[in-house]
Amino acid sequence: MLVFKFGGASVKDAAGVINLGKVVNSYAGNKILVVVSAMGKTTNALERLTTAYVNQQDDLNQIFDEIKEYHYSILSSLFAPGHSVYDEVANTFVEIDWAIEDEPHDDFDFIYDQIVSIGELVSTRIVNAWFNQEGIASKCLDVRSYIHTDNTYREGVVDWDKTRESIQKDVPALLEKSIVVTQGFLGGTSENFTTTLGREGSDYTASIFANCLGAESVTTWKDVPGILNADPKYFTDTIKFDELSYQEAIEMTYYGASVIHPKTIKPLQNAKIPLLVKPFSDPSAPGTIIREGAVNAFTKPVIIVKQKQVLLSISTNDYSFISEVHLSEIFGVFAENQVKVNLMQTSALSFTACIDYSLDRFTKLLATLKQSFKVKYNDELTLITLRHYTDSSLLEITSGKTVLMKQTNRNTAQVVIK
Ligand SMILES: Nc1ncnc2c1ncn2[C@@H]1O[C@H](COP(=O)(O)OP(=O)(O)O)[C@@H](O)[C@H]1O
Ligand SMILES: N[C@@H](CC(=O)OP(=O)(O)O)C(=O)O
Repeated sequence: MLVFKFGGASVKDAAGVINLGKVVNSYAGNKILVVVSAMGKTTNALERLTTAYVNQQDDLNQIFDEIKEYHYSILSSLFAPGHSVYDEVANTFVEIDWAIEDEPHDDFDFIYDQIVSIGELVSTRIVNAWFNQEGIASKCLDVRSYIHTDNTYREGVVDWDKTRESIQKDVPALLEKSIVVTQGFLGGTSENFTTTLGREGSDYTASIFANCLGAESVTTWKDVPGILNADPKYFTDTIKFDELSYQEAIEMTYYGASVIHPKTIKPLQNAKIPLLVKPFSDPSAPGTIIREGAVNAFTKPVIIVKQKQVLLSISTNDYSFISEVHLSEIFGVFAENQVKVNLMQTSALSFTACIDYSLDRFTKLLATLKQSFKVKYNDELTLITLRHYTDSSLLEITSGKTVLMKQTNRNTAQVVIK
């Protein structure tokens, strides 16, 4: 059986949904599980909606109307008036109406997951209805009953035993009869609340299903020809990798190559399932295959750019050395606030860490750290990682930039620049 994952870019409009149907049809005769993300930039819009609700902003209804209009305009290009999918989508949006009717409470992450998840619940209903209209037999599965997580909202931790049991109990029989369509990015708690697996987590969903079902392969259908040595949004003159080892793919995603979610590779590597990254605009193109025994060929360094970085400089209030005890306290605060450290350095009097910026988490982090330490920070920075770098490539990437922090080892160079 095959697992396909279609991300937001592939279903950003009606043409995308039609194309998705054609891609799946071209694999007729295979058992296929299709994981779908929210359409286009819907998750970002739902994040704005969540913030507007929590802060009780005036533009709350306007943001919600725009999200609904965007989906209804896609629906009206695909389905005749009166098709049952209009009601299905409307009923799904009603869940947001219910959520925002009440006064917001304190648990931002919980509210976030209940609202933001609607993007995938809507997109899968639309894709499933499109398959059926096109004569492709399919069933839409509510992933929240299959991917079981703890209640770490916004970063649900998968309970693999429970998840495997649920998936193996039902999904193979369903795949005998039809295509199965399900939501990426979402999970469910034992109390039946919705969780999300972390931004861009739909790739991970595909790899969870593939691992549990012993899939032949996973294909993620993207708006790029495959995995390139750098993000084409920032660099011209990129090259595509025909194949990559699991190890290299894990390293690339760990450093922030956003083409694949970092948690995706491990479940596939563990079960030796290949991951194909292919362009949805040209399904017969080879793309990139990540597989056991792949030979990496780096004719150019791999460049990974992470924007919106903050450099935090933490020191004691009384000029004492930064000791292991201080570091342990600092890391405790990072862990509590789910802050990932991308790069760090210590000196006698200070500890410096480069972290991702997230408004709500950063405010809390800063407040907690300031209870025990002096904290200074620089924001709006960029972290660039070069894998398989050369001295000249490092010079070129930093030319004309202010380098605030730099670290190199045999394989990898990292610079924080302004
Ligand atoms: N090394 C890379 N190779 C290819 N694409 C990359 C790379 N690094 C970042 N990207 C970005 O990843 C995007 C595709 O991933 P993503 O946006 O997550 O797709 P989707 O959400 O549709 O699954 C591309 O549009 C590209 O800008
Ligand atoms: N919709 C979610 C999950 C996801 O994986 O999306 P995409 O496949 O479009 O990156 C997000 O934007 O975070």
